[in-house]
Amino acid sequence: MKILDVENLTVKMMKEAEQILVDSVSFHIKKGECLGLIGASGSGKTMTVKGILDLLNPPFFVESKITLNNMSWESLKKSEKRKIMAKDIGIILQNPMNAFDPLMRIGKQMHHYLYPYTKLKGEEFTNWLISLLEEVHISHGEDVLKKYPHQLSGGMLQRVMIALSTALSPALIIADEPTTAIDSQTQREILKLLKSIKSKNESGILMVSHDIDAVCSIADRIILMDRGRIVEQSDCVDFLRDPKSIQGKNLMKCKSKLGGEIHAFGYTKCVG
Ligand SMILES: Nc1ncnc2c1ncn2[C@@H]1O[C@H](COP(=O)(O)OP(=O)(O)OP(=O)(O)O)[C@@H](O)[C@H]1O
Repeated sequence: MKILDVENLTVKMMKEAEQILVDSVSFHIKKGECLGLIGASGSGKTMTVKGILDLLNPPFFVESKITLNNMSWESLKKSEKRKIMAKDIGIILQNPMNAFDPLMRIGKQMHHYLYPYTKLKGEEFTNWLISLLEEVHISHGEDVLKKYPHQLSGGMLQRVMIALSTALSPALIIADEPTTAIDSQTQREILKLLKSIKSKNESGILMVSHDIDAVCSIADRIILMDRGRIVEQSDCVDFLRDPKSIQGKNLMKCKSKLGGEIHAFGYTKCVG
């Protein structure tokens, strides 16, 4: 069953002249499947995600036919989309430090996002929050709930964000560069965590990244974007073994030149 079906997504910028930033992009994600969206800086990954989520305002204009969990997305009003997004789409962002309110304790922020969607009250609700933190391998959850964001490391905050965005078992999880802003040891732990969520959950995952190794450690398929277009859609294993597009071949060449690892800077410097 398809969780997300995107047909001909086009994002235009109308200023003095019309500029096409994303050009007729089509893809789908099935239940329990992870799709990796990769490409050099400026290739249109973020615009694709923002276009899907209806987060763009003039001078940007979006045309598309999107079906989310069997619902026709374009027929909904922005306010209806916001409600669905809060419950059915979990979003994990690149820089967890910017995603939290610095002046509010973690527990209060979790309460703010999750309380409207559960019948749990008082101690039961707090125990649920602690169990969510345990699932992302935060064992001293009670203390973490009392802390402010700056009192936690980037990796811990990323785990809290993963706990928040997966708490309501969303149909779709969008992870936008989820391991970019953290050290390599924590990166591995976060990827392991996402992998376990993928196998446990029925959610579809869209993982956006420059890092082909990180993507292919969880994704089943990848799409490679270049200048607003999809230039290759492939099974991860096939892509790593034998990319078909020029951009895919360059990316893999770049990977071997950079000693097997491609991250944001290296990829963009080499390919972009
Ligand atoms: N606010 C903006 N105003 C004008 N053009 C923009 C804006 N944001 C993005 N663009 C342009 O849209 C195109 C796609 O950008 P996008 O941010 O989607 O790339 P990306 O692949 O996500 O890059 P990165 O990996 O660096 O985040 C680029 O040509 C970019 O310059």
